Amino acid sequence: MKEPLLLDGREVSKSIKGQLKGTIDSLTKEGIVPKLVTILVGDNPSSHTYVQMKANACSKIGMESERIFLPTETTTEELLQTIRQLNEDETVHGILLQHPVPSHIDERQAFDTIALEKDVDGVTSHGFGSTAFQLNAYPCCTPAAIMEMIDFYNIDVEGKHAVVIGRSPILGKPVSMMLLNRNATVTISHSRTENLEQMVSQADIVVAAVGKPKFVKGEWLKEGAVVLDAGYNKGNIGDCDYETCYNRASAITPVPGGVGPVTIATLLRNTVLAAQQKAMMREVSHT
Ligand SMILES: Nc1nc(=O)c2c([nH]1)NC[C@@H]1CN(c3ccc(C(=O)N[C@@H](CCC(=O)O)C(=O)O)cc3)C=[N+]21
Repeated sequence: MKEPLLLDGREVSKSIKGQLKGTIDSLTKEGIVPKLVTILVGDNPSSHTYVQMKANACSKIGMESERIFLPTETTTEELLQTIRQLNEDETVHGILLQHPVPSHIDERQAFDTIALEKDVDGVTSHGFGSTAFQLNAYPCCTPAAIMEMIDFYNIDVEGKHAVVIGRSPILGKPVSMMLLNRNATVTISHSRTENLEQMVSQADIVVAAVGKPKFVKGEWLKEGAVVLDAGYNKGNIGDCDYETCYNRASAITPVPGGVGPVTIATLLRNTVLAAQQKAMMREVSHT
């Protein structure tokens, strides 16, 4: 049995962050410190961990960040107010509304209230459309992370059959568009898909984005499939059953240490790009 290639997200993340340092330094010298604001509504403990990790990553690389915590009872209108204030705040370059929000809140409306130039998480409808049409937009962070993994390890996408499991607005749907834009043949499967196992067994590339721990079993996979696990379930457990998938895959992302760390790196990069864009606009207006 040939061992699969381990797609090491910490390595990829390090490489992305390394490329950002110079830009952050020169922006800081110009008096612009890239700043990310995260908004967390409610008290989901894993969401708390994620926004903490994002803040830590910012401070470690020399960026600023702020975390806003809103109570579970927050109304959609109150959340929109918070977002609008951040849109107006000149010191803020990126806004991330942590998904999911409590069910009484209109998440789509909240996402779409984020100013396009601050949508570093690629969650607005406009951001999605621009990604799909390959126009200028900050890509959604986890989908972008998956594509970074593919590129870093030179995984062949063109003409391959990619089966995406999951169709969420910030993961399954956008990553499907990105893979399509790279000339993969994409099947988007989800909770209502019939014969899912059979579908997965035809995949050259499997992207697991369902949010069900150890859902994808090694037996489902075609021998030599590439497995990209974007799951982040409680206890740091991915959507793939790692042990059995490991035995069938030609390449696989571990959880932890796979897509997760790269997601944070792509978020930092989008925020730095937003700050850089802002600096450029400032220069233009001064000339
Ligand atoms: N608007 C929005 N944007 C997001 O990008 C977003 C979100 N909402 N909601 C939640 C998910 C989850 N997510 C993760 C990011 C990093 C790790 C990560 O780095 N995990 C580490 C381990 C975590 C640990 O050490 O506890 C790893 O996989 O190695 C995981 C999950 C971003 N999300």
